Amino acid sequence: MADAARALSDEAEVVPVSLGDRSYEILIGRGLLEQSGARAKALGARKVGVVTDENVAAAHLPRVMESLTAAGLDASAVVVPAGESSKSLDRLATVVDGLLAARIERKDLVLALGGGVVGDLAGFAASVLRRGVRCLQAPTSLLAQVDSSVGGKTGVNSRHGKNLIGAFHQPSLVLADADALDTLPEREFRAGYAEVAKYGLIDDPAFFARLERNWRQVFAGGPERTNAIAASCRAKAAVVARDEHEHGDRALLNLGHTFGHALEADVRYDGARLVHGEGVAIGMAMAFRFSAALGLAPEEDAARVGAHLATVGLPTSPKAIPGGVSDAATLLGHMRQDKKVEGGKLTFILARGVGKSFVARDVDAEKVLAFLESELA
Ligand SMILES: NC(=O)c1ccc[n+]([C@@H]2O[C@H](COP(=O)([O-])OP(=O)(O)OC[C@H]3O[C@@H](n4cnc5c(N)ncnc54)[C@H](O)[C@@H]3O)[C@@H](O)[C@H]2O)c1
Ligand SMILES: O=C(O)C(=O)C[C@@H](O)[C@H](O)[C@H](O)COP(=O)(O)O
Ligand SMILES: [Zn+2]
Repeated sequence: MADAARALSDEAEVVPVSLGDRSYEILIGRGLLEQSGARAKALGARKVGVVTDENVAAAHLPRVMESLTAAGLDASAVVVPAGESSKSLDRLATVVDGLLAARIERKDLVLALGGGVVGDLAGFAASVLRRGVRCLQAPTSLLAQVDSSVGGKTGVNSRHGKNLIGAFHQPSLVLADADALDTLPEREFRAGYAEVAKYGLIDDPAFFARLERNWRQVFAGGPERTNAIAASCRAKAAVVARDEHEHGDRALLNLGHTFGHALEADVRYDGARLVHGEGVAIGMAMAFRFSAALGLAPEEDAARVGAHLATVGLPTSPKAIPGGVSDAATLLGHMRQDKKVEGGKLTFILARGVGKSFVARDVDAEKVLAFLESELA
């Protein structure tokens, strides 16, 4: 890191993501968006193309643009509609067109300012723009700060399923500004919390127990929230460092997602009915109930997971989705498009208990169908 950038980091917590010549840092702290100009300049950019959504633009774009111009950078912005429907090929084309119109060059930067939708969309745009431009992720939702801004998965949805079109494109820097969360709606904070709890459920039972004790402080803000964000980033960085392209272990980060993505596809990405984090909460509760039904996990652990998610106000059953969902066979059909499918066989992240998740390949589709039927009855 250059000296000027290092001086700026003094106040921020720094989590390294070790990926050889694609290594980068996640900075977590207050006032980081005001430093985006100096940070982008330290990365050697001359122009910065900001991609954001309408809600985040209203709350945070002015201070980012000011910071970029104050640093002497040529800054432009592409603003997309808020919500999951912006993760589409049509919207990707608009974003790429806007970045090209601004003449963002190969050594410049795309700055993704927003939640996971903007991060995935802008990251993918950066990966294809002039065959690859660097991306600075500035996550503004809890979910994006603890998960989507880290690890390089980028992409958009298809009518065939969630995130089916995309690329791995690691960011050059992640700026997780704690101040940004002050304007995040409560429902979205809660949804992001599901991905925080996920790290405990995967392999860190002490972290999950701490969340059970201290979740109110995480929601309230302050050191316990910063601790939860940093712990989540460290957990994700460790998995990504050992399996960047999901040949093995990284699939653990998909806990709850085989069910959750099927539910999101089933409601056609209608965020009024279900947002990603809520789908993950339902999916994780289902993964534990499925594990218990298969005799892998104790029933008490499945109940404990559901109880904690419900305590913070997250949904834990597909029956909680407003308007209901399709039948078991249709949901199974969505799952057959999951990216973890191998040779037509379903892969799930199952668990032997809290903090004891594992990748289960070749899961019997008949057992999944029977489980889904019981969940919808
Ligand atoms: N790439 C990955 O590794 C990864 C990981 C997890 C999730 N995801 C993806 O992330 C997406 C979900 O991300 P999300 O939950 O952040 O959703 P989102 O990007 O839609 O943001 C949620 C809502 O909050 C608003 N918002 C965001 N930050 C705000 C702020 N600071 N102030 C006011 N409003 C704000 C947004 O405008 C939006 O309406 C999904 O598409 C999911 O597939 C990707
Ligand atoms: O980073 C990962 O790997 C994850 O699985 C994190 C998930 O929370 C995230 O939702 C991711 O986008 C899902 O990946 P996908 O490969 O199933 O689309
Ligand atoms: Zn997720």
